[in-house]
Amino acid sequence: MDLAVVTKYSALYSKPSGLILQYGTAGFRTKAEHLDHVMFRMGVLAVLRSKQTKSTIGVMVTASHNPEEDNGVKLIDPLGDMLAPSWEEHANCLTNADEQDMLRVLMDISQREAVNLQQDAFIVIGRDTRPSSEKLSQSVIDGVTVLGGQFHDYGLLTTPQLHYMVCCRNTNGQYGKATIEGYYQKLSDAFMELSKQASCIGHEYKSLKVDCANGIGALKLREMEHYLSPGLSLQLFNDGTKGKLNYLCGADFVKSYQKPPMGMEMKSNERCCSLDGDADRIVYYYYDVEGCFHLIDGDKIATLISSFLKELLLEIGQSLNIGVVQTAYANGSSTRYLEEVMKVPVYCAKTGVKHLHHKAQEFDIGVYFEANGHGTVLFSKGAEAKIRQLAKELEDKEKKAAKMLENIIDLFNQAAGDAISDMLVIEAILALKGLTVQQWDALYTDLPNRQIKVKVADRQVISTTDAERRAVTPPGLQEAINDLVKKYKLSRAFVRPSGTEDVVRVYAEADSQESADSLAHEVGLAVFQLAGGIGEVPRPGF
Ligand SMILES: CC(=O)N[C@H]1[C@@H](OP(=O)(O)O)O[C@H](CO)[C@@H](O)[C@@H]1O
Ligand SMILES: [Mg+2]
Repeated sequence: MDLAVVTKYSALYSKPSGLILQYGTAGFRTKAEHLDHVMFRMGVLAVLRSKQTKSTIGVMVTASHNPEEDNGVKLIDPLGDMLAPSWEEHANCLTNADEQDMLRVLMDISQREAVNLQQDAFIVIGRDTRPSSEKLSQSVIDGVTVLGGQFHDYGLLTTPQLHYMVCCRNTNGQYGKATIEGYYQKLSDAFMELSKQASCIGHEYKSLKVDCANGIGALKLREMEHYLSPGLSLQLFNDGTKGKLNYLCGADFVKSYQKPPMGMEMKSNERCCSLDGDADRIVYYYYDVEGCFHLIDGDKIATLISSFLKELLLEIGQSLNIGVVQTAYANGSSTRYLEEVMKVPVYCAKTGVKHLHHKAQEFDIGVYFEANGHGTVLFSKGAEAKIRQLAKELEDKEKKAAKMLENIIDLFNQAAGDAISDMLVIEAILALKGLTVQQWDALYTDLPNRQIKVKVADRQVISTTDAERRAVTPPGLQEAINDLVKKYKLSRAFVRPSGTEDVVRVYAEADSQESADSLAHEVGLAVFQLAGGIGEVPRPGF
């Protein structure tokens, strides 16, 4: 490694003075024009991580559901999972180092992590459709090559597709073929197999309207469509041909505002869904005959999937343990339904897929979803082997169930939550069980809820415990929340600093929408007063 060259190139990617960024819930995110140096340095860091783990590492350029002007980057670890927490710290140090310290920090990381700099490194890169992404991914490539790393640039990919590629490459193709065709083939084979078993699929099960948030999901679904025909016919909206990325559309918009995206033609009782800007999350929804909008979020997706899996396990006579992992944002009704009606153990993890993923690995079958539609299902090695063996050995009805489970294993992207893969799983389950979107929705009724954002001078003054459900600091805040919650029925509220935006998030739920709104507002005021609010005081009404 020629250190003089590293220094020379690094100077071309100078860091805006005073800019400090944190590797947050999903990597670095900010305005695209501030990210050049971050991309270069993350290319460099990916090489160190690759040398240390002797594995392929992924670098994804995306800011998911953020506005089009933003961008971001995250690293993908060898198994296709999120970067290890200790390396997030390294990412912070390297990104925030002043130009003259950059090389010293780099050497320091290498030493602390015992990186053999002579080891080969291989990096795979993907990017979303943001106008800034192409140039920024070039900066990543410069960072990779300056340290002598080899790379493959996949170009435009969804985030979960890059996770899949990393996983395939590091398992010598056991997980699948590390090409875009390999991904389509693996998923569509499993989907078509499942579809064949759905005895009487009427037309209503076959067609689905998809809002693609004007993002990468549209491109990739177009490419994939013909692999799915005639099993599923997709009608794509917000496909990026005119609208702006994530603007008044996409999964985040639909979940946050609890209303349909712009540009989608919806008739009553039609099944519709929205992806987010990098296609790693999905929510479903429909209008009922009275014109009332119904959102089917990640919690209901987790419920549908876990009840289906539980039924299949019962049929094959296996007592593999299933656990469902949620976050504090999960609707109280969903938790109650899963625990009390379905008798499935439910766990609460901190916000961010990495925390849920980690917890879900503890079970034979770990189902995890954030309420906003991020999630997947993980099968332990033992559970997978058992199911595959039973699919060969069992007969008749039991064999059919084991085969279904086998196809479900292949249809899930176990490397990361994946909107396309989740969509296919959901479509297959609805068809197999003959469920309409309304029947699915009717499993339980969501408690009315409200999320708001409060601006404070320094959101880190809020620290939390108990999987973010209780505030530890600033003093008095949790007591104030407790008192407010007592005023309402079936109520719950919590606050936490966002890991992706400079805001404090407030969540409240209660027995009516008015109560949830008013509780969220009152808790917002408490945050504003006790945690150093800035700008406008939170106002009632939404
Ligand atoms: C309440 C909420 O929806 N939070 C989102 C959001 O994280 P925050 O740390 O809340 O900003 O972005 C994350 C990354 O996309 C996602 O995993 C998470 O669920
Ligand atoms: Mg996303």
